[in-house]
Amino acid sequence: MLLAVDCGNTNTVFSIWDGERFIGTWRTATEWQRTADQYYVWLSTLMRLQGIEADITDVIISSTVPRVVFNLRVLSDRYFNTRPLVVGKPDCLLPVDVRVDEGTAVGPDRLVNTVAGFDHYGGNLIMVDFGTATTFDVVADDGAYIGGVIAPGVNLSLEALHQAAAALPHVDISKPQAVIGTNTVACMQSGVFWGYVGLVREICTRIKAEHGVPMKIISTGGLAPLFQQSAQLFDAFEDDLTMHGLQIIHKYNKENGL
Ligand SMILES: Nc1ncnc2c1ncn2[C@@H]1O[C@H](COP(=O)(O)OP(=O)(O)OP(=O)(O)O)[C@@H](O)[C@H]1O
Ligand SMILES: CC(C)(CO)[C@@H](O)C(=O)NCCC(=O)O
Ligand SMILES: [K+]
Repeated sequence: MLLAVDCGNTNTVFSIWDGERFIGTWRTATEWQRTADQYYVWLSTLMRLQGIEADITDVIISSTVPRVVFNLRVLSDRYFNTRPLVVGKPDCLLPVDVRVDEGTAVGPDRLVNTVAGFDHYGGNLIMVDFGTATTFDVVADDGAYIGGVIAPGVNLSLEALHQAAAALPHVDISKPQAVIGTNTVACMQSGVFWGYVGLVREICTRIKAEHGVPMKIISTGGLAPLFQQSAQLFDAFEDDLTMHGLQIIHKYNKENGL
């Protein structure tokens, strides 16, 4: 069985693929100090609690945080006796092209989104991922990653207001009742929520104009549904896109790798 690990700047998700479907998914905060032993105790406890018996033979990792990869590699070597595939490393093949400026290290999460999106929907896509940052990944007709946009994440934007302004509290995102806020929290939520609706719409409109052919907009990440409720921003929402992409990349390497 395959253990797929998606490590973002905020959260790390572990998921087990049994060859046909994902049989368990667990989320933890990303902390580079966590050791292989700590990962294993955590993972094996959760698996046991859910009665999941998995013989993990393969591991694939996508990490936007370079320093966590070391301990995840140790986890893979020590406990599963296998060398992990790490997306973005030269020995991990991708089923799609990456056409960007030379020397650009594209975030592995964006490459994985591209692969998953192309597999689900074919080419000419805008993949919008609401994570720590909000990223827009442009997928060409042939499935290639050809660039995109990086914007500050929703929670990051709210947190930045709180950090920088003494009188602004910590606030969670939600859809405000009105645009005109009549208290501080409502004003902040309105700024970020409606500002974000505008950001997504404007960026997608401009990408479509620049790309010049009809495109589908696919969203992923926990906050996508919140935005979709208020404005038809996306053609579709996929909540397990990264795991799907990791599984496809793993399969591709099994079939085409050394
Ligand atoms: N209504 C909501 N308000 C605040 N947060 C939410 C809401 N709905 C979902 N979330 C959060 O959205 C996040 C979605 O996870 P996702 O994996 O897309 O990004 P992340 O883990 O925050 O970022 P990264 O992948 O960069 O680490 C989760 O942390 C989840 O708690
Ligand atoms: C933009 C983030 C932080 C989004 O997770 C990640 O994809 C990343 O660190 N990217 C590296 C730079 C790039 O993608 O061009
Ligand atoms: K993510």
